[in-house]
Amino acid sequence: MAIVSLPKIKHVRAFTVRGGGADYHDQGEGHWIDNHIATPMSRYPEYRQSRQSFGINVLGTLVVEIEAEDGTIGFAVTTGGEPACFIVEKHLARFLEGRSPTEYEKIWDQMYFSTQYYGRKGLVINAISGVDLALWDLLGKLRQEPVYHMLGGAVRDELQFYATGARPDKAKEFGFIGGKMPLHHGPAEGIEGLHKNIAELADMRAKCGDDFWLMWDCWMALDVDYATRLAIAAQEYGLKWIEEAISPDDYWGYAQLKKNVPKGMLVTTGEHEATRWGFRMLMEMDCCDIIQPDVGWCGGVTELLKISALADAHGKMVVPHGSSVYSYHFVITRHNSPFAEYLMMHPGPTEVVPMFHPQLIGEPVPQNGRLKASALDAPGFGVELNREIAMHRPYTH
Ligand SMILES: C[C@H](O)[C@H](O)[C@@H](O)[C@@H](O)C(=O)O
Ligand SMILES: [Mg+2]
Repeated sequence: MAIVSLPKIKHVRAFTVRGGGADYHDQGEGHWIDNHIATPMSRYPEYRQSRQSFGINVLGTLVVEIEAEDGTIGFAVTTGGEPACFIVEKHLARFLEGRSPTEYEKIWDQMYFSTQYYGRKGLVINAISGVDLALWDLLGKLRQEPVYHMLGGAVRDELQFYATGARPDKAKEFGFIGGKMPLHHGPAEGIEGLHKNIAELADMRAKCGDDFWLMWDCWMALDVDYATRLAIAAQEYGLKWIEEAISPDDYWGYAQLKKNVPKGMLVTTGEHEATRWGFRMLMEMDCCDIIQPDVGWCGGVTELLKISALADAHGKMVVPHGSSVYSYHFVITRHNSPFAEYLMMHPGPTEVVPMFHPQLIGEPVPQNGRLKASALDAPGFGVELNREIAMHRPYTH
């Protein structure tokens, strides 16, 4: 029987798109995700009410399209916008065009080490992730297989999700296994702000009952002392984990915070970390209990396979940040990823809407906080790009 040889890659194209989707902070007025959420910029009163005021949505979405010689197109979306388009078109495309899409290891290696002198984390790794995810989508479409089949198949029948948003009480109603709230007040608001945080937690604990998971997402806003005092005060309300409390660069601070928090409370981080080397640092310095790579920001699926195996060896759970279908196809195949995050993108949030709405046609939405593995049974990541949305290709090559 002849070996199947897939058509080679013909074109790589990069586009920008605005309005929600992969750059999910790019929302309209009055959305919970932009309402007085504590950040490292909260020390400046003018930037305290809105994260958009300091530019959290300045990049917008990067769409990567990879077209094979037979016309099949794989695509992916992530955060990156116009500068990421430049990196894809002017730098990364040369490592794909004319190659087989099966060479994703060599392609990843060349994308990473050719940009190492100006990349390694952040925007460049977002761009590499976008290309890698589009490559896996193309492979699945050419092989007529869902990505999760190519990653080893489902290790459980369904995915279960916790929900991120300002209304854990609604998340409980919708059947999610927990609710992660944005932290609203940081150190700049002093002890009054800390008491307001605790009052919000106490209110949600009263509404959600004793057993529902409640977590805080602190979006890099705190210092070790404030995070420690907050965690201790939150213990009586059963806070399950304190997430991304301090700067992603402060590995030493995370190691200290993990020692300081009350026994039984988990420390989590990783959504702004990248590559196997960054996560090796988090694990070897014992910074956290759960790592939370974003599949569109950490290096893509090819890199997440390495990160996840390293975490497994360290006995750490891997619960990817958001990432929509890119997370679902990964999590369903990993024993050390027992649940996934669902970012609630309705403005309330008082409804469950697709996470990357409106960019992905066919994007699966959890029912009762769960998704059957069979919901992922379509080629590639199982979604199509919503081409009704205005796309702009700022650069060519
Ligand atoms: C809710 C948080 O402030 C972020 O907006 C969120 O996207 C991220 O930190 C998360 O873990 O979902
Ligand atoms: Mg987070």
